[in-house]
Amino acid sequence: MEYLLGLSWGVFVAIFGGLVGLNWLLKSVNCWVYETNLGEKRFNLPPGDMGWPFIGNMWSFLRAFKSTNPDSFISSFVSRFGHTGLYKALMFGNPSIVVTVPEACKRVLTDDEYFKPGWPSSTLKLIGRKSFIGSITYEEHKHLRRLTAAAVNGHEALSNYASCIEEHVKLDLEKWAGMGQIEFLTELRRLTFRIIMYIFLSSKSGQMMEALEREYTTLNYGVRAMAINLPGFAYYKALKARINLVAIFQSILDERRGRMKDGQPTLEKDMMEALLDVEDENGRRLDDEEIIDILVMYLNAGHESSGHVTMWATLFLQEHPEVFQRAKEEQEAIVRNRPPTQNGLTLKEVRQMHYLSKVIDETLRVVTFSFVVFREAKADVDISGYTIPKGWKVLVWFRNVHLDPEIYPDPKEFNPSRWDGLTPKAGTFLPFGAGSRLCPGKDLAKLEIAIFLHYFLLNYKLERHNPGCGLMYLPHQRPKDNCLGKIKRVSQKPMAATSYVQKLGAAVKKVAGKRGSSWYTPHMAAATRAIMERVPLVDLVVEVRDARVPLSSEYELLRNFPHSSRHIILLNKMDLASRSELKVWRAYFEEQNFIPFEVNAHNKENVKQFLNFLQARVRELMKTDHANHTITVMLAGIPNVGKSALANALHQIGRISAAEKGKLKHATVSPLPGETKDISSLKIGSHPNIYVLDTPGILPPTIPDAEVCSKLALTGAINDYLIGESELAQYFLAIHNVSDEYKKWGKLSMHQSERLPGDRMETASDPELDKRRKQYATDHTQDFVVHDVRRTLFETVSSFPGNLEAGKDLEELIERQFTELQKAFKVLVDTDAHTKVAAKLLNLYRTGRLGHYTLDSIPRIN
Ligand code: HEM
Repeated sequence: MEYLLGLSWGVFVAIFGGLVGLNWLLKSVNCWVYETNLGEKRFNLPPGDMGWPFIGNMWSFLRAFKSTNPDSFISSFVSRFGHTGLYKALMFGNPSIVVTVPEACKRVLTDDEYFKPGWPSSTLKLIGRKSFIGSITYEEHKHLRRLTAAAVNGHEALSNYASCIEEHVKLDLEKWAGMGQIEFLTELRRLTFRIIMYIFLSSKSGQMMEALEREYTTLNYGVRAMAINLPGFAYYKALKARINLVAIFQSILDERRGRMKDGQPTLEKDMMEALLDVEDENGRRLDDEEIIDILVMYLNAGHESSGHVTMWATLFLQEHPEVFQRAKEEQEAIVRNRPPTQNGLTLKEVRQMHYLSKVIDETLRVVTFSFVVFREAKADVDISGYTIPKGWKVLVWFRNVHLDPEIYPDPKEFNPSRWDGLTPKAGTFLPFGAGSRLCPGKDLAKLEIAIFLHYFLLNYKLERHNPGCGLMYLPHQRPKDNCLGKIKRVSQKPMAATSYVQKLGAAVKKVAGKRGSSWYTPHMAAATRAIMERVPLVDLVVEVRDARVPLSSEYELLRNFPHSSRHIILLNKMDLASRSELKVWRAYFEEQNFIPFEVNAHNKENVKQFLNFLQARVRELMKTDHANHTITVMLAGIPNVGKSALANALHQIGRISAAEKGKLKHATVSPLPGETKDISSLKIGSHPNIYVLDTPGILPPTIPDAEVCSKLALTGAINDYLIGESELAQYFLAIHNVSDEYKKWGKLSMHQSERLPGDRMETASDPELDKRRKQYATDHTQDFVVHDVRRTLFETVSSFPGNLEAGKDLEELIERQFTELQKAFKVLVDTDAHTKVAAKLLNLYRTGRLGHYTLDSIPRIN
């Protein structure tokens, strides 16, 4: 028995010894293969281990990065060979030096004489050989970089993009809040991709965006996967995705080149156009492959990393309540200190986000999304006493620098306060690289992240559903590693008390049921038929909606027509809606594949812009249809959205002869809904002749949703007398009291004379004003009356002790406001006083003198 045990032990030792010996032999042979032709230099190589033939160190690298401890890859070098900071290895099929300490990293990144890009050939095949990481010369890189980086850098460029970023962020957060569980990273990538597409290709087509985004997702899995070009593998799929991307960019390029050849004006001023225009000193222009590779690279770099870092910053904030609270307070202070007339964030405010900037830097450090960059030695070069031989790759391992406990104590702890008063030493903080290849999009990326976090902190929270996933802050590699969770709105969106909505909704429904008193008059039934017959015959349909209720004012008759480039959504009365929300709605409609435009039909400049826009669409139409006939544009919509006013304005401004203007009659404009009874035609352009058809406003016979009824009534689509002015005014006050609009009038209360346009300074001894006050005491349109009304509203709301979310308290406040407003409007106390106050108040609201309100919210999906 003992003999048998001894024998099997001996066999085990022999096998084990054999394996160790074989391992040593294979590694030695591998080292010998790469080092033998270095001659004497090989004795000065850094220490390290080149792994087995062909495989090199890739096995341990991939194993570490698929485990929960990716840093075990570098720490195994440190434990075996000491803290030398440079290690030899065989990575991605090339003999390489891995550089892990600040001094050496900085030297490699900034020394262009000795180092050039050295990315693995598998990555180059995906990103493109003519991209910045490809085979272009040093001079070409410098030239193209100067040309392209300006578009994403500097104060002017960033100010231009800030509002675009803001509108996308607001729209998406609101949308996600209604979506239940989402793949957070997927959504963030879509968001950052849409932003970079606007900047680089001014693209607005939702379908094209989706197609490109899909291909980029596949491309990215391939960049991070093993380069196995066999069906079913991520790298194989990524190569296919690149072919598709190139085909899409090529078709855009062909179209633009075609347009240039025909001498047509440029429609876009974006990166593609800049690349098409550029000429070097010898008059050489970029060829298609160069332009496409630059775009493939920029669009990829410009959304992938920002999406990931935004995700991690949000997760860190959510997981560290004290950091969340401090960051939120900073954002609240920024909003509080904002001038009342300002809508949305400014770059100046973003620069004041000192704490948030530390949150972002700390996220960039802990996550180090670009954990390594690749260079190649152009000649033998000595660093820290070691030689890097010519032709060897250099892997600049940022991750190790950022997680070095000697530079950042407790390096894996997320602690934004570590940045208090800390200016990192050269080479110790490299999230965006350094030297001539420093990330050109770093300011844009930080701006995107800051704007996202600003709105997230103020209004939302993230509830994670798979908290264990991606615990080691690794770049996301597979779809199943996505962060799943729910975005929840925590702040109240201004909402009028439901009791008022219900009351008004019931009133609207009651009149809807009564024959003869309903808004659905017999002429509407006839007009509906006439309109439906004409829709297929006209060239363009402009669906006019009320910008204050972009959804509630939908024209139901068009709902079932497919979305097309012939269907324009025109948000009229833009001057009455919340300015910041207009942009969000525009983005929303674009995302739904509509063509949106905003206008104020009473503003000549606005109407001119809209006419130019219409004419551009007509030109497009004539090109694709080869149409050469008279163009007809139908204006359709619910009552009182301003179709007739717009038709007249277009006719007045349109380039047609004075004689024609004289001959044509105008559409009848009225502040009351339902005045237009027939379809009439007005000429708005010549060469080609363009006519608009003004159509009667149509509402469906019944409107089942009480809230929609109330909003339509308040904005004037339904006659006030059908509902009751008092009820409508109460509803307006309910909306006003829970909004922020009244806060703008705080200064009036303190007599600090925030003057309205045309207001006179109100002082105790202004005889002129006293005279006007006496003469026009009851004219509510006078500036001094509006002034008093605003002050009354501010004082009543701000001094009210109750809870405005409680229906009873809100009703009490509204009653009190009616009494106070009676004084402000100088309405005598009589039986009609309530109705008189209501009528005046509604008039001021509808002329935009009591603030700007958008009553609809972006719809929640599901
Ligand atoms: C948090 C987000 C981002 C991170 C962490 C990041 C990181 C980096 C790093 C480390 C490099 C240096 C690569 C090297 O040295 O070889 C780089 C280069 C680059 N980045 Fe970014 N980046 C981000 C966002 C962006 C954005 C938004 C854009 C586009 C607008 C962009 C475009 C580029 C380009 C074109 C290069 C190549 C520069 C060259 O070779 O000259 N990046 N990025």
